[in-house]
Amino acid sequence: MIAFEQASKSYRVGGHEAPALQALDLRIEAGEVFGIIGHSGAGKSTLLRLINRLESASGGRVLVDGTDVATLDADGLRGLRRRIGMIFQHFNLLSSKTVAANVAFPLELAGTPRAQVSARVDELLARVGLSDQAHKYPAQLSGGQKQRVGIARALATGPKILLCDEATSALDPQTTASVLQLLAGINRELGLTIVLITHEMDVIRRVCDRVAVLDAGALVESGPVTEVFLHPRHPTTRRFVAEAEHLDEGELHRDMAAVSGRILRLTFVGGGTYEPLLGRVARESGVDYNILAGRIDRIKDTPYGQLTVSLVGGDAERALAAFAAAGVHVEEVRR
Ligand SMILES: Nc1ncnc2c1ncn2[C@@H]1O[C@H](COP(=O)(O)OP(=O)(O)OP(=O)(O)O)[C@@H](O)[C@H]1O
Repeated sequence: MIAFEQASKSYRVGGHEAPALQALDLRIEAGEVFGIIGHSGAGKSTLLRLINRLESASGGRVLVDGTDVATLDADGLRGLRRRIGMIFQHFNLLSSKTVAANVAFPLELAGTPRAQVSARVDELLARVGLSDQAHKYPAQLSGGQKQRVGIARALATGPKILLCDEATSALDPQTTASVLQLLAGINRELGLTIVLITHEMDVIRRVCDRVAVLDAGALVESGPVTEVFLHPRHPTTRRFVAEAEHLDEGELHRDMAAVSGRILRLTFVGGGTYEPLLGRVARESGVDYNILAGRIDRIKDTPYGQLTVSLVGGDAERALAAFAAAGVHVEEVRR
């Protein structure tokens, strides 16, 4: 478990303290995939680097499994960093070493007996799907393959926590999807806690269980991804979601102005997403409906649907009650 207790950070710049993170409280539970989203400069990297004490908190405390990381001596810090792997946007591989030697490096630093190193490297390369690339150099690999080497290297010492610093930001969408799938499998099969930072809501949607939104050094919203993604409250969160949904708010408002009736945003989560509810409600309540916008997708493993519809005629109250009774979240956009 990772806990931030009123943890803050400021950097000394040009003789004065520039705040990067305001005092914040946050708990990340063991075994979850936790996402931190924010724009450039919001403080994401700073927050991540407080966990393995690459940065030290200026105020408050950061606890990893109950230990305040500020109290660790050099030995304790080495132990902490062995339990926390990290991967980076630009991979940070050693260009003069082969794939196998990159993965072996942290094992050698940790004093692993030579005889065990090569078996462990083979096992790690198999896990990330690179068994046949062991003797290549980083320059001979694609971005996705480089990140897989980064992941194998981060897992070498058997950490319990994996920190991902914009790990997919330099990758194309298809490669991003496959690296995120790999991370999800590592979380599921090895039970690792994963903390990832990103500026893309889509990354959060695909792999995270919970999310925290940072804005100018402040924690402005956090919760389960199903909650934050489907019902964002803070304007910054709303913008991230609209971006991920490729939603043009201006266009939607023009469409809304062109139709009559009440306008609702219906959110279906879980199995109900696939039920033929709209037709049944329309028949029973006598309303006509018009779909203005909609999407059916998944948040990690949970299917969801979100539809913006206008209702005309019939018994609208009865329709609203029927949606609610079916477990659909109803938000009235226009009465
Ligand atoms: N070593 C440093 N010295 C001085 N200021 C820093 C340092 N590192 C970060 N900052 C400042 O702290 C603030 C937060 O930076 P941070 O890198 O944590 O944000 P971020 O959300 O990770 O941004 P990005 O996505 O661009 O990496 C920024 O204003 C940044 O300029």
